[in-house]
Amino acid sequence: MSHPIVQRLLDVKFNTKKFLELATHGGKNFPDNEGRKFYADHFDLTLQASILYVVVVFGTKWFMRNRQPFSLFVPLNIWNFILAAFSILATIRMTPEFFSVLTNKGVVNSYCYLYDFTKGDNGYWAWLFMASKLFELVDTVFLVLRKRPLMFLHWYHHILTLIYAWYSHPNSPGFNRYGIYLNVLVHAFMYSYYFLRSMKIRVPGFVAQFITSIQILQFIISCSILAHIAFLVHVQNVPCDFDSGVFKLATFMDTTYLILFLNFFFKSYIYKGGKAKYRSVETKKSQ
Ligand SMILES: CC(C)(COP(=O)(O)OP(=O)(O)OC[C@H]1O[C@@H](n2cnc3c(N)ncnc32)[C@H](O)[C@@H]1OP(=O)(O)O)[C@@H](O)C(=O)NCCC(=O)NCCSC(=O)CC(=O)O
Repeated sequence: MSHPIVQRLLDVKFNTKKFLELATHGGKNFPDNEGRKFYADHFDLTLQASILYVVVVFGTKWFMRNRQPFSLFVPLNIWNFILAAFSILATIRMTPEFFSVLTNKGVVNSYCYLYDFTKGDNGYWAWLFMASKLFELVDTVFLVLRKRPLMFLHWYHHILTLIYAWYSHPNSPGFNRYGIYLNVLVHAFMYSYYFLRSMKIRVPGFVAQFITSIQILQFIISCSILAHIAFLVHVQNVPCDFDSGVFKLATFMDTTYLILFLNFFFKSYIYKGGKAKYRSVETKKSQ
């Protein structure tokens, strides 16, 4: 008899029919409760996928150590194009809800209360966003097969975001409106940049710097919101839509991302004049 935790990790279940039904449902009368239940029922899959991901990524990195990198020009471009298009579309579809809540309910209420964030068209796109976090793990497989540098920031971010996404959605707090909307917006820029890079199009160094800056800004906003919610809930006793487990994980996640991205910014653009790959584009252009 194996340990109950080992048994839980080996018991892989995925309701493909339900997944496809929800993923292709569209926003009209999107079944919010079924959508939340899907992630609650499949939480273990995030842990199982994360373990498999670590084994596959580091196994492939080791396997590739004495081999030539794959080019993967066509599949990587298709991949980045799909993720860029998805992020742009999701931003467009989620913009009306975000700004209507912001203007009609006010800034503080927009992160304190969920309102209809997980319902209708917005709910459908929020649900797809959570699903996309599982597929984004594929990014790293491309990195290791192409023998690009694999940063701790990258694989830590991909694992923790997936776990947070599927853990939080069944009890979605009001502040997920910001986490999700800001992230699709930032990813619209980020995957468009990755698409241009994988198309071997030269992108000026300041574009990468701009994207890292908006990534950092998104984590500063998230951390500030979480700090204010802690004050509202614990000091002023305001009944925000809020789950303590989700709140703790969000605080841990956003704080660590902020630290890692500040470190990335410093190493890429400031320390010793920044990484050569960002400098070279600008230098070549100015010559
Ligand atoms: C400007 C950035 C967006 C990307 O910076 P870099 O391009 O320098 O990243 P890097 O040093 O890891 O280099 C990775 C190399 O692989 C290429 N590449 C192409 N497609 C890719 C893809 N889908 N995912 C990851 N890398 C990809 C890049 O163009 C680059 O090639 P080349 O060297 O030829 O240019 C930066 O701000 C950033 O996020 N860096 C952290 C690395 C990372 O993995 N980020 C994504 C997950 S974090 C995230 O998503 C945060 C968030 O939620 O907002």
